[in-house]
Amino acid sequence: QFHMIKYNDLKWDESLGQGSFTRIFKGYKIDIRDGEKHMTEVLLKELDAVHKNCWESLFEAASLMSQISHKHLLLVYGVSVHGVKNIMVQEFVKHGALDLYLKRGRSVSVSWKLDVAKQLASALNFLEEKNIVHGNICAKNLLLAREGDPSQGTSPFIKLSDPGISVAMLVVLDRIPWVAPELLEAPDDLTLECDKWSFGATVWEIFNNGNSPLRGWNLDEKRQFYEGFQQLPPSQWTELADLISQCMDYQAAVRPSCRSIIRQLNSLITSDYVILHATEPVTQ
Ligand SMILES: N#Cc1ccc(Nc2nc(N)cc(-n3cnc(CCO)c3)n2)cc1
Repeated sequence: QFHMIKYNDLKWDESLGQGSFTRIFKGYKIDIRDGEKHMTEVLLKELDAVHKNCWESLFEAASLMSQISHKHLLLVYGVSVHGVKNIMVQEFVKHGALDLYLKRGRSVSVSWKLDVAKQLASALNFLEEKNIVHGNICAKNLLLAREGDPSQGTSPFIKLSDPGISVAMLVVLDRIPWVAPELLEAPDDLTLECDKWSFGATVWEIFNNGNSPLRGWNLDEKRQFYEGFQQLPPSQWTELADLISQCMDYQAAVRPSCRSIIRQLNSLITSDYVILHATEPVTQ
């Protein structure tokens, strides 16, 4: 169910860093269309041969997403296998990962942040309707296709990246507080409710300039965070803090539906808090 791309039709450009099991590069893929040669900008995600075994889970996670298309889901062109190298070929998203973008100190408005949160909620709603669990919602997996410019009245545009390695493969503790607490005991019981929990943690990141929640906490302190049923530091904006804590409810069944999340985001967008805090970043 993946389009196989010939290795010789790919050209590597600059390295863009590396994830946990992967190295990412800017690149180009060559297509011949109606007799003409076209070079498409792509993101080449190389899985290092050492982790060959988790290629399957990376593969199945991404192929799940490539079977459906949605404006806020990243497009995967296909895969290329060359010797021991496995390469996933994705659309190149102009501004890269959202967490890095926010950390670079771009001062974005509250309505910019709400707009991004709403786009993520609509992507999750689409996946929920198809009963597809993403499993790795976080700001690092949100890619910024368009920055948006308030003076021009254009808004940001995000794409949700593939889940990457399945949660079961990841050291679940590393994923605290994005991973739902119920997954600590049973990493395979990934449900739609788990994505709601992660959505809450991701909205927290978006409103905290891309900073990772519980940054610097060690694995033991992170485990205590769940064992003590703790919550992330609440935003001073009570209605936002309420939405985040509803999503990050330790009882999976009471987490809000995507429709409820979207409804609550809509009321936040129209609240006068947005106007009062047009540019200053919301601190927690
Ligand atoms: N400077 C810069 C810059 C860097 C990257 C992009 N573009 C892009 N396109 C994608 N399809 C995926 C990613 N990507 C980024 N980090 C990860 C791993 C964590 O998710 C994936 N980046 C654009 C500009």
